[in-house]
Formats: sequence, C-alpha cells, structure tokens
Amino acid sequence: MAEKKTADKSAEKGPALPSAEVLDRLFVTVQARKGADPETSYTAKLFSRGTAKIAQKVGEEAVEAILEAVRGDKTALAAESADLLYHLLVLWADLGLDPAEVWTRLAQREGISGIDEKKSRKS
Ligand SMILES: N=c1c2ncn([C@@H]3O[C@H](COP(=O)(O)OP(=O)(O)OP(=O)(O)O)[C@@H](O)[C@H]3O)c2ncn1[C@@H]1O[C@H](COP(=O)(O)O)[C@@H](O)[C@H]1O
Repeated sequence: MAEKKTADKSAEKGPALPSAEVLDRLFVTVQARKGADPETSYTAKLFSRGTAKIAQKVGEEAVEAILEAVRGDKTALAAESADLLYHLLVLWADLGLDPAEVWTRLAQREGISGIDEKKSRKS
C-alpha cells in the first residue's frame, strides 16, 4: 500500500526534470551521425571537417559560455553550456572516447577533495 501511495505522490510532482542521462542519449545520436550526409546533419558536417575543426568549435563554445558567465547571464550560460557539451560529445565520438570513461573518472574522484588531490601529486 505504501508503495502505491509513493507512486501516487511522485505522480503529483509532475513530469520528471531532464537529467544528465540526456548526455548518454545524445552520444548515441552523435555516433549514429558518423557517415551521415553533411548536408542534412550538422554533426555529420562536423565529422567531415575533421578533428581540428571540432576541437576549434569546442574552444569557441567554451569561450562563449565563459563570456555569458562573466556577464552574469544564467539563461545564455545554459544555452552556451548546452552547445559546449554537445560539441564536446562530438569530439569524444570523433576520437572514439566512450563517455563512460569520463563518468568513471568523475566517480573515482567523488569524496576526494581537489585540494588534497593536488597536494598528493606534489608528494
Ligand atoms: N545538441 C545539438 C546541438 N547544439 C548545437 N548545435 C548546432 O551547432 C551549430 C553551432 O553553430 P555556430 O553558429 O556556432 O557555428 P557553425 O554554424 O558551425 O559555423 P562556423 O563555426 O563555421 O562559423 C548550430 O547549427 C547548432 O544548431 C547542435 N546540433 C545538434 N545537436 C543535437 O544533435 C542531434 C543531431 O543533429 P544533426 O546532426 O544536425 O542531425 C540533434 O537532434 C540535437 O539533439
């Protein structure tokens, strides 16, 4: 009965907010665009222009996100952050890097202070 109640309660909260799982879904889409028509797929256009161009776009989007952050514009920062993450996924796919390798590194760092981590490198 409690389970039923919990289920009802969660239904009251409305649709679940998007989560970081969108990154994994997006990576599948990006990978699927390898070899697609650059005329109909922006991702395929990036792949056709090569690693250096993709890397340049990641840099450009990072700078655009930084500028919006410095301007204090959260809405624009969200949009530029989405552009940055998308182009970073394209760069990973171009190099054959699975996102799980990045998620693993982040998980391994959980609970370890960045200050302590840096000190451990010096000792
Ligand atoms: N998340 C994105 C995404 N974010 C940004 N962009 C595109 O990135 C481009 C950035 O444009 P810019 O003006 O910054 O640069 P540019 O047009 O490359 O021109 P230059 O850099 O050469 O000046 C725009 O065309 C955006 O639409 C994206 N394109 C695609 N996706 C995702 O990828 C999926 C597949 O898209 P296609 O590959 O186009 O089918 C889409 O359904 C989305 O989920």
